[in-house]
Amino acid sequence: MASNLLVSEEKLVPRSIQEMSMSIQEMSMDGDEPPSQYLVKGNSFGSKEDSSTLIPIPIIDVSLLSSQAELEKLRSALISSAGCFQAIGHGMSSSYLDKVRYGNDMVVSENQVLDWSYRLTLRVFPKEKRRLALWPENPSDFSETLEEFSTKVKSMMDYLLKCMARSLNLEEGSFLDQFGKQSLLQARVNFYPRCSRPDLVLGVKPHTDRSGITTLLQDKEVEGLQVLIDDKWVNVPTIPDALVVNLGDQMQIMSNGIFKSPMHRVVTNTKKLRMSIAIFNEPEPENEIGK
Ligand SMILES: O=C(O)CCC(=O)C(=O)O
Ligand SMILES: [Fe+2]
Repeated sequence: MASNLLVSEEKLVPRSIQEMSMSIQEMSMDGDEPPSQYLVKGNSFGSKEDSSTLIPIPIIDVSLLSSQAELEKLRSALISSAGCFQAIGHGMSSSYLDKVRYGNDMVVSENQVLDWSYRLTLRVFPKEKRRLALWPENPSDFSETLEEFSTKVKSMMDYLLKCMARSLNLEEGSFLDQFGKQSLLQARVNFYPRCSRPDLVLGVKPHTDRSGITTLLQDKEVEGLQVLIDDKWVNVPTIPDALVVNLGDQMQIMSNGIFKSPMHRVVTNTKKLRMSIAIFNEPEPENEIGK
């Protein structure tokens, strides 16, 4: 299932934190029942009871990927039913990741009505495709921080794509070259307000990403992301310095289905708001993939 979450930038209106928190208060209604259009009806999105913490999400040390053992771990993480992993050893320090996490907390936007979340999606690369009018001016270092973080994440993802090809005994550039020099890199800031009925309301409904590869900087404290593994929703734990990496539909195609684009969702909670920043990289739109 392709993601229905990528929304056109025209519809997004950046807001200030003040406006945003008012809406959140309205939406949260001080513990009142959420409006009916947010309720997950029946079992169509999988019940909440089946969450399992017994299946661990693999952890890959990016700095060790020149070794055969770590490369094998990467391959098995991606062909196994988990289809995602937590990347450590990526060279970005905790204080740097905190700057990205909390430096940007004025950036939110409302779109999808049925998910209990606000999002702002921005094209970062190619540079000419940016719509700078939508980039928040506050905080003043927003653009700089987003550009720098996106560049670091892109370089990690490029390296991982090479390792993924090597792990299948393919030419190093087999996947990366299909993305092309002008591949599309988008950043999405997700903001999940507290919700009085986590048993009935999801932050993001189950979906797979349409990207080639996605990297997610999770909230440092608040969990919420779950991956469907063997028909069970498994929590992706918060590891402060780790970046969650998952493949999207286009890499599933490029790898002839050997690597999976995992189904995932975000649950809500009554206690704490949650933020995450996702970086999506996908091949140039004109590129034919999976040849
Ligand atoms: O917020 C998260 O943990 C995941 C968000 C997500 O899946 C997405 O933006 O595609
Ligand atoms: Fe996603």
